[in-house]
Amino acid sequence: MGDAVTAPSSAALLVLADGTLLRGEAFGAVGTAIGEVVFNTGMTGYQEVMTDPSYSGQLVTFTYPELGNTGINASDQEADHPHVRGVIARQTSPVASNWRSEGDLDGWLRSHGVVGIRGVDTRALVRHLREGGAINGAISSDGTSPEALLDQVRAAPAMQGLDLASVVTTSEPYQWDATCSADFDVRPQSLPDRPYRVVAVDYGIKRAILERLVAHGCSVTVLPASASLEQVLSHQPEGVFLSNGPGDPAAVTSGIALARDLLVQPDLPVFGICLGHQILALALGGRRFKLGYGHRGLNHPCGSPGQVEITSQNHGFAIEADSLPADRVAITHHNLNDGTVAALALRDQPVFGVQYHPEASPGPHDADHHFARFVALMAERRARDAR
Ligand SMILES: NC(=O)CC[C@H](N)C(=O)O
Repeated sequence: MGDAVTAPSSAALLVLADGTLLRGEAFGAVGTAIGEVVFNTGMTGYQEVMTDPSYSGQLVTFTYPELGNTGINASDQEADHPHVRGVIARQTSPVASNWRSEGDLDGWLRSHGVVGIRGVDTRALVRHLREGGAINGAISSDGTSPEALLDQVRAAPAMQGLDLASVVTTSEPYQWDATCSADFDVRPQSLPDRPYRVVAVDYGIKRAILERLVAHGCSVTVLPASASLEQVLSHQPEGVFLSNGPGDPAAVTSGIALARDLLVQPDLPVFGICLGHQILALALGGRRFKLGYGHRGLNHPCGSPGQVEITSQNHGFAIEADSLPADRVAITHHNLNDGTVAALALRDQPVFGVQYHPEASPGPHDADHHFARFVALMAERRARDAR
């Protein structure tokens, strides 16, 4: 990804590792971006998706047919800058029109060096990805030949084995005490006199998760992905949160070691979302596998007996149900589209993980109660300690 420049030509190529070549028009920055080609089916939230650190290293195909309509604003950022490596669109809007808009998508991507291609038949591309699985590819608008791009794509590392959490994590600890700034946010808030002290380990944490933790009554100290048990405990947490993040959970060895250590702390509430959920499962002796083309969208039904939540999802790996020790771990939710593990909880400890995104940014709010559940575990512990 190079510096922001205006496209000298509007041509762009999309080359997949299987030799597929699609032609389109350039938008965003001029350059070549190589990564895993995936797709997201959400009808809203392109800015949140593009800034979600879990998309680091990926070229995201949006099935929603037009991007950029509502522009870009400072409030919808999940991180300081886009993390997506490239954007694949059917069409982009020539105008950004929204009362919250502060900039346009094309200029914003250009200023952050993110390469885009538009004019692609995204429905055909998604059918191809659903049949063959997520695959490495290149978006290029700098004149590199298709043959050279194919060589570069085939030489690029596979997502399996990649530790990307250590790339996107914070370098320094920081404190977070803000809720969502939008005045139209009607989700419940419960701000206690004495907020719950939470340490969140940052493997690529989304801002909306921090905001929902605070809205449910937490005061959050965020630590880098390399945090040790001693560093976590030095903040005297009443609960520990393991964040979402990019890459292969099996490669996040420091996180798995930390989760193992946390699991032997007596009575310590631990909550993991997405990568954090996968890290918890691996620490419990579980195994992860790569999904064919992943779950990325806003309408994935997940269920527990008698209750279904429509959930926001973004993951390429999942946990093998049979690999979890059934005497210790209950699978509390399944993804109702394909039956994969969607959430787990320890039978005898205040520890649980959710594969989907209760912060719903973007997406439905059905799963917000998982934050309240984490806080309830901390409240129970406080009450026990006070006795
Ligand atoms: N959103 C996330 O935390 C993603 C987790 C992991 N990188 C996966 O693709 O499965």
